[in-house]
Amino acid sequence: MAPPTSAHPTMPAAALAEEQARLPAALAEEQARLAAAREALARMLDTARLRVATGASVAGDRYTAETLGRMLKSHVKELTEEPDGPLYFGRLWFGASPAAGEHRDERYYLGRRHITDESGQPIVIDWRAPVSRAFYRASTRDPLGVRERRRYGWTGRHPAELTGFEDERLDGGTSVDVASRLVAAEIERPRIGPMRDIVATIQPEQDDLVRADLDRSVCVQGGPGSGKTAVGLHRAAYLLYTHRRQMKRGGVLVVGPNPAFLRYISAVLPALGEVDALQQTLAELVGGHPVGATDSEAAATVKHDPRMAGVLHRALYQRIGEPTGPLVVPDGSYRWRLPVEWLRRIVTQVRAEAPPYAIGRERLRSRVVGLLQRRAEGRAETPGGAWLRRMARCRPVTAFLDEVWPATRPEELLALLFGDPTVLARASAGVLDAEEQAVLRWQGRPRTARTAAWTAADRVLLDEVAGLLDHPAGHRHIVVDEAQDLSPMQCRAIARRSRHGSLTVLGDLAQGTTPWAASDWPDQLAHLGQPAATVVPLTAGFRVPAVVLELANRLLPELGVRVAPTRSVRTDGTLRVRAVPDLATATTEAVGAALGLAGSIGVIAADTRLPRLTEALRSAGIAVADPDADDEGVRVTALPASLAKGLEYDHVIVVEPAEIVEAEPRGPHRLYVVLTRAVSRLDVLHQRALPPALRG
Ligand SMILES: Nc1ncnc2c1ncn2[C@@H]1O[C@H](COP(=O)(O)OP(=O)(O)OP(=O)(O)O)[C@@H](O)[C@H]1O
Repeated sequence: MAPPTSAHPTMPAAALAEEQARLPAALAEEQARLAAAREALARMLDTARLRVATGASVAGDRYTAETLGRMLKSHVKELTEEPDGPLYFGRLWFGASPAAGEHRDERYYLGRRHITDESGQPIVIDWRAPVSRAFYRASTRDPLGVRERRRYGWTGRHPAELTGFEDERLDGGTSVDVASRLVAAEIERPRIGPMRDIVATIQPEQDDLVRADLDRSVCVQGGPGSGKTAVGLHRAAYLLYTHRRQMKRGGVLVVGPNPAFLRYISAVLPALGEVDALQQTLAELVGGHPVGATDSEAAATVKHDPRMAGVLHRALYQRIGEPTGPLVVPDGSYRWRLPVEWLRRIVTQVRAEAPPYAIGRERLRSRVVGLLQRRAEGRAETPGGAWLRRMARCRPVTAFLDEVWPATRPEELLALLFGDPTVLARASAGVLDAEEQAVLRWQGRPRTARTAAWTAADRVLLDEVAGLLDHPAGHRHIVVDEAQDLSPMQCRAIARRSRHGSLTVLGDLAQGTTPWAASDWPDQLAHLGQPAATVVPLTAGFRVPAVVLELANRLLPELGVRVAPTRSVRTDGTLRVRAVPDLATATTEAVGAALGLAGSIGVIAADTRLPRLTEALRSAGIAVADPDADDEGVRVTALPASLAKGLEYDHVIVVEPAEIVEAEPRGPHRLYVVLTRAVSRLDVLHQRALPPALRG
């Protein structure tokens, strides 16, 4: 183990000398501790493996055996993933003040999960345990009973070795908190591969969000690189740990903007020991048919408008008819007769109860059967279960339901709405004007529910109708990333799935790039079904260096949203803006130079330019990863501007900003996203004039 780094950066000389003298002893202690922790983990692993081997035979039935087997296997997998990784990142040493409470004079090592010794005594405590909170929250101003906080540095190699530690004395009575070098190094560490967790360096304002109550919905408005995604994922891990039992039903769902983003974040939750959280794009969430057609801009705009919810609701409920005559049901030698007024009354009752449509139909069926039963009882008969079931399924009752409350599928309803102008006009009267109705109508060849090719927006509408027919299965908690980009109708798809749950909504109004992007949070939160969620701003930027952020922030005034500019916590990093004679050549040279430094490299250009650049790079012999493929180990990724959201690279090369702005109506927002992907270095290459805000 390398010698520990010195302690307090501002320590007076005498104290420093004393500290240096203490180091060898502290070092030996740390080494012994690490060895014990490794041994304990190895033992836990052996026990878990043994359980996998015997689990199936000791479990009573096949289902239990399978569940147990799966659980144990995932436990083994979790443990195996880190036997020689950094086992802990910090230590809390409580003092003797009353604030220390039951932890008086105790020392706790904090890591990604619990490690216990043979007798079950904790050696490492999970970062999510209540006592760990003080690690993130304690300060010299409010030490929370903590005497000293220690942070460990580890090598990135396997087995990970301790490279040093850093102590902060918190109960010294001074009121200055000194920035930690280890925290700064962690934040500035080059990025390679997928996103990683931040358990060692969660900041107090992030911790507040991570540990918010399960039932509290929060919305995080945070600038680029302020840690929104990190906070959302750590909150998911925290909730799964703290409310294990409640989370069993429905669990946690993380919704992200596209598959490339989900791949990028996919390793974080498993690294935190959580393998069961579902991670989906919105398209996967609404599921259903493959997208087989594209909407015009005008049609997409209407289809994503919240008024469509009312139109679909009306279209569906306009299918319900008035009973027009009595219902006669033959039953052996009898014919039961239900008068039309009775039928009208039960239809009105069920409508007023407003159940989901498909449930309403079944409820009406059982009310009809109830009336038939009354009739039978009037004849001194006591009908049994078999009779009731027969009545419920008999042809006249079903025919009555088909006429008055017809069964329907989402595809049928939408085909009816888009295919039949009269149905559309009736459902949207007073809501959509003639022009809006016209863009919704299918043109050309008649289509049916079977032959229709559905668009991406149609799938959201089909999901809305499915939600009117019956409630979808919900989740206990949903983390929604890039939430500013969701249309009201997409928001409703999420709201439907969290009717009995809570949300963590993450987004940045300045990064809204869809035609329906939100311009304020209250409306968006109302569409998401959580109008009372609190909006919490995060304004410290952990990704983008100050020089780079300063350039990107110049675009803010023209983005038409009111958000606070992000302030970078990073003073490192470089920015180079260069006019070049040939973009492909300059890009190849810039990538060549970047390959000489550590970390990942992202080349970002307007979608239409990118293929040419990729080709130029490949013909220069540079391996280039495709964001849609799993090209692990390839350092250079060519990324269309439209896919850059949420991702980050150590070195970013942005090619021809003017083209990125011109490529779409919300081009300036897109450029803002693109310029804020760099962790350490940003090169901006341009042949044409830069957009005005970036000049000068
Ligand atoms: N407390 C922290 N300590 C260390 N690194 C952090 C911390 N918070 C965030 N980061 C890092 O900063 C980077 C940006 O975080 P993240 O992607 O969560 O930000 P974001 O707000 O979602 O950004 P964007 O809006 O641009 O997608 C990540 O590499 C993340 O690991």
